[in-house]
Amino acid sequence: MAAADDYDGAAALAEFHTSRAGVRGLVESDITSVPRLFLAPRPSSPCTPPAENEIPFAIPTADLALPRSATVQLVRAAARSFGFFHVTDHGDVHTGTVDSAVSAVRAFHELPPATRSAFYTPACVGSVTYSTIPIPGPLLPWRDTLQVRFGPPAPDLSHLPEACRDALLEYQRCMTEFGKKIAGLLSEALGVGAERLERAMQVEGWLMACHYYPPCAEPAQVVGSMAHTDPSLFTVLAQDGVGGLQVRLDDGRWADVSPMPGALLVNVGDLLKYKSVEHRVVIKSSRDARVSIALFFNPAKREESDLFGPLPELVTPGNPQRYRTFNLTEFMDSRRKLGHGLSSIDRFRIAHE
Ligand SMILES: O=C(O)CCC(=O)C(=O)O
Ligand SMILES: [Fe+2]
Repeated sequence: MAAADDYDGAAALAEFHTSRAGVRGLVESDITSVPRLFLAPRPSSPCTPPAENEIPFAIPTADLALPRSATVQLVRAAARSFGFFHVTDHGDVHTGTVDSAVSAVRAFHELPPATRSAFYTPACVGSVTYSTIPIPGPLLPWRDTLQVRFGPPAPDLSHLPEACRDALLEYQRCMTEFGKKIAGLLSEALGVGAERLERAMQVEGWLMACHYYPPCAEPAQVVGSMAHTDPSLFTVLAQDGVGGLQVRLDDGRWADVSPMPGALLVNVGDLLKYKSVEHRVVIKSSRDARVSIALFFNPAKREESDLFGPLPELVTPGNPQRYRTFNLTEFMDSRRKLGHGLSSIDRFRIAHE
């Protein structure tokens, strides 16, 4: 056997976590090549690295300053066709609040290793974790994440690193209002009245994933975020100007979602009756680290007995139920078994002739 086959992935992973410095730590240590733990298998992996078939693409934009009916129409079209849209002129979420949160996340991830390693955990347990979260493969993404669970139960926010605590709490506060606004628009666009979705969701974003994608000298070798859909109602994403997010189009090609200064990006998750679209992040830069903050808005009820299905008023003979009802445990089990792509939700699809 060749020496390469003696490779012990579990030992390499344990050693990586022991450093408690994340991928950023590798870059700081001036590695000369990408460690095997991060090398994406090819060619058919769900984490396929960047290919030639990526195309630039204009994500639809919903301008909140337009008359309400025009915005609702834009949101309806965007949510149905792409499942992703930019939101501009979002009034009470000041661009400064978003920029401060993104800068604070960068500041945390760029703290000296000895300071940030105090927060590092190999697994995401508890309400505040800093980790390089493995993805199926087993593989590590070229990404470190500070993850905050906003409950319930309410987290102990004293665990939030001081470098980003105030900025993230202010961001979360503004995003609660923004999330209600988006829920109102999506709800009205479904034709069920502006309050319907807000009543069914936890209005505060539930999970905040503050990602840091270090630069990589061999970007085509690594995965930033694997191809996936989000297990949320919807997700709000703030990103800096580096770029790397891509969505999968109906024809299978990957399209770049170029950052739009001052805009927030909304994407529909698996639990909403629109189009949940696969997306991924590729590493674009060998020089600049990319920062993004994904805030997941989830359903309010998450017990075994809480079933997800279409709103009853939307099911008609001409618009039959397309997915059977399921509870959150079934759904998360499906994601664990079938991966984080579309097949995990397709499993609940009802066959109609
Ligand atoms: O970093 C990004 O742009 C996307 C992250 C993402 O898709 C996620 O956290 O679900
Ligand atoms: Fe996502």
